[in-house]
Amino acid sequence: MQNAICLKNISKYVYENIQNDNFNYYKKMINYFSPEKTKKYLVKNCSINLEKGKSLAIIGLNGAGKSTLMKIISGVISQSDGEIKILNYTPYDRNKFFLKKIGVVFGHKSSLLWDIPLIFSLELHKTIYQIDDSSYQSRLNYLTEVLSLKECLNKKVKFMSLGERVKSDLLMNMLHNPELILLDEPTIGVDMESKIKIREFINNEKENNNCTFILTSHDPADIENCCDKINILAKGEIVFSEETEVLKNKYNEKVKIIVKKVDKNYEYSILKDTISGFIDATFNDIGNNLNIVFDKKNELSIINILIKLKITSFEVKKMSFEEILADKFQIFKSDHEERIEDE
Ligand SMILES: Nc1ncnc2c1ncn2[C@@H]1O[C@H](COP(=O)(O)OP(=O)(O)OP(=O)(O)O)[C@@H](O)[C@H]1O
Repeated sequence: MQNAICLKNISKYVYENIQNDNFNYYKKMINYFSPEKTKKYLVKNCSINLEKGKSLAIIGLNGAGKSTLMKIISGVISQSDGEIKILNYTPYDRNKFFLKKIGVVFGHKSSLLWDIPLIFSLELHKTIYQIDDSSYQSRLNYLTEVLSLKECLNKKVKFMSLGERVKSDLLMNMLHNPELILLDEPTIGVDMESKIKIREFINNEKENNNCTFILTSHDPADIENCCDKINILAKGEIVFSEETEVLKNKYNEKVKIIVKKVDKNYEYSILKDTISGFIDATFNDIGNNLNIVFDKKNELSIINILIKLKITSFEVKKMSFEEILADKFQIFKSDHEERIEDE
């Protein structure tokens, strides 16, 4: 199958002025006129391949570089290093045929005309993208129906709720029937019913229109319900890449035990040391709980350890998708901290 997205070792860096409070007056003066610079990577060595008709989630903590990567893919900014082909085009060339094939929605930034009713923004979009009357009308009918936006067509954008505005942005960017849609936090501020609608819509477009989606989201349900593949970005680097189903299946083999730290006199680090002495498990202290994640096959052994150590206040749980992702983040965070300590 043909790839819609090909990124090979993409990096983006900027040079930032070094601010050093320890500089003396003379050095500060020199630094003011001829500042020392340091190279800062926003995105580093990212390689992504995605087939047409598939959806990819790019997730990561705040500041990980997700939006920067989206901007490179959509051609808003250029990469500093590496090769990129999106639908066989170089995005930063901003070729008009390429631009007609993509739709971009930044959940936190609207491209609608603020002071006038939505329908005028849509008509302007129709003109810019040279959509013929009949395709425009049928697409508009379909999109307003699936996104429940009929009543908003004549509403001024400034009077819309956040959710209505995000859905309207999505509607406008889908009008020209793009082959690739980039969604940067498309469900931000959207109510539960609309979130489900947006997810259904994405799946429908994938299935029936062979649309390719890349989305960033902090909502695990978006990823679980409509992304075929997950890339985790940390400090600009892709630290994990996996098919969603494969990840879920791997974690079906995992169990979580939540130990409630009710005994104030007990040193819970003893428990950690005892378990990690011979079982591969990850530990996460959250408030008064100690979460332990491990392979199902070790469940009995761990319960035996708990009983031997006279710890009785615990519960055994299957992991939700949100917890699976949180666990992955935890692993990469500890790896990263270890790496920094080693350096
Ligand atoms: N033009 C720029 N110059 C300098 N630093 C920048 C520039 N653009 C982004 N950054 C920095 O690069 C890092 C990544 O930013 P980016 O917006 O891509 O993160 P993000 O993963 O989308 O975060 P969030 O989840 O908070 O939206 C941040 O630390 C940001 O401050």
